[in-house]
Amino acid sequence: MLIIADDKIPFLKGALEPFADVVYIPGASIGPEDLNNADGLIVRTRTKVNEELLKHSKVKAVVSATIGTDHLDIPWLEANNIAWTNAPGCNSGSVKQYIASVFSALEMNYFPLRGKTLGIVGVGNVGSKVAKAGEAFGMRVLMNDPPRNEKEPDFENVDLNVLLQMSDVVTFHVPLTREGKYPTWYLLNDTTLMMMKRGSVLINSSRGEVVEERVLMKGLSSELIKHAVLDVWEHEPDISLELQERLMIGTPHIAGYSVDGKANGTTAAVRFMSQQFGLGIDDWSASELPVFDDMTLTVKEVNDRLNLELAKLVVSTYDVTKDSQRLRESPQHFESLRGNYPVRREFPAWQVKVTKEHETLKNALQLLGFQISG
Ligand SMILES: NC(=O)c1ccc[n+]([C@@H]2O[C@H](COP(=O)([O-])OP(=O)(O)OC[C@H]3O[C@@H](n4cnc5c(N)ncnc54)[C@H](O)[C@@H]3O)[C@@H](O)[C@H]2O)c1
Ligand SMILES: O=C(O)[C@H](O)[C@H](O)COP(=O)(O)O
Repeated sequence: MLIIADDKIPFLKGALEPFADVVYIPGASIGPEDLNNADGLIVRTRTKVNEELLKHSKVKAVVSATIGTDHLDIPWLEANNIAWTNAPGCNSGSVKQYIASVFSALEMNYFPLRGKTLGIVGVGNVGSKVAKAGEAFGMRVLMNDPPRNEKEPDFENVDLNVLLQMSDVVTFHVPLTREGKYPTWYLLNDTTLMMMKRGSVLINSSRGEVVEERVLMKGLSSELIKHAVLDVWEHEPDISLELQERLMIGTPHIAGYSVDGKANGTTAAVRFMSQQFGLGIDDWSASELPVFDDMTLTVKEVNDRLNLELAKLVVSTYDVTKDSQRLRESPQHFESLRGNYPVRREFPAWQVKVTKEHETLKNALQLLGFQISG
């Protein structure tokens, strides 16, 4: 058996070798010629999996060790009886940490969040966790998700225009879709921009084309949008330097890049290959995630501004402004900044010692997902 895999899938080496020859190739370079004799394909988002790639191959199973699926031609795979899956939820904790770090940067830059309104567009695996991060920072949370609204009678959907009018911070967590009842392509456009509350913050860590960058520039120039944060870009990796200049934070599509998130993606990929080819390792898990020497944080005095305390703790685990600074220094290295991303561990891997009784802080830390001791 032959499996072709993207060479940027951590923890994968060794897992499938007892059962198959595994050839590792940079994701963007995997081509039809590599797949002539392959049975399985494991990718991340940099491989476009479509008819052109697979039509002459005998590949029977494809897995993307990511949440996003917009690089997979799903109708074609299904029409050709090729089993496929992605890794739903794998890096949602990582994006939650990214957004919490953005909240921390706002707090530290004189944009206090307590009592403000957070609008979440797309409330799936990531959006639901981001809602908890918003609550941790004392925000009122509004949610917009028409597909969920159709299916779940209890889901409290807020119309998109109303959400945009009412929110101080708007964050997008939708898949990229161009068709269907609720397409998300250019969800922020000339019309929706005009709905936004003056002086608000816009965050996009979903897919670049969800936000029309020309319109975002317009919003920033007119100060309708006070701060913007982008992890995903319309033409990544060739990003607009003019737009980058105007952003509060701009990062190279790394919101989901915690080690935990990548390990979860790899686990899902190996399990899928096991199920498809009967390898008997359906419960395989990526293990031995790297740890730092000290993963305990201590809170002694609690500052008057609770959110600042929270922000300090969040930033000790992950400081998004450093990722932004690295991209600012070398935007041309977008892909290599991703390829050589430093180790980042999510909140549940960190323990916070709260020496004094401080219920509100403990609640907030719980909402973020830290381990707490005291
Ligand atoms: N930047 C990163 O590193 C990173 C990491 C993880 C996920 N992502 C992206 O974030 C997005 C969300 O990921 P997820 O795991 O939460 O996906 P998900 O599928 O779990 O959730 C997406 C939600 O969006 C909703 N939705 C669909 N169309 C909508 C519309 N028009 N308006 C409002 N809601 C709509 C769906 O009903 C669903 O609840 C995806 O685009 C994913 O690719 C990016
Ligand atoms: O879709 C996802 O899971 C995320 O966007 C993820 O961060 C993509 O990572 P990549 O495959 O580009 O390494």
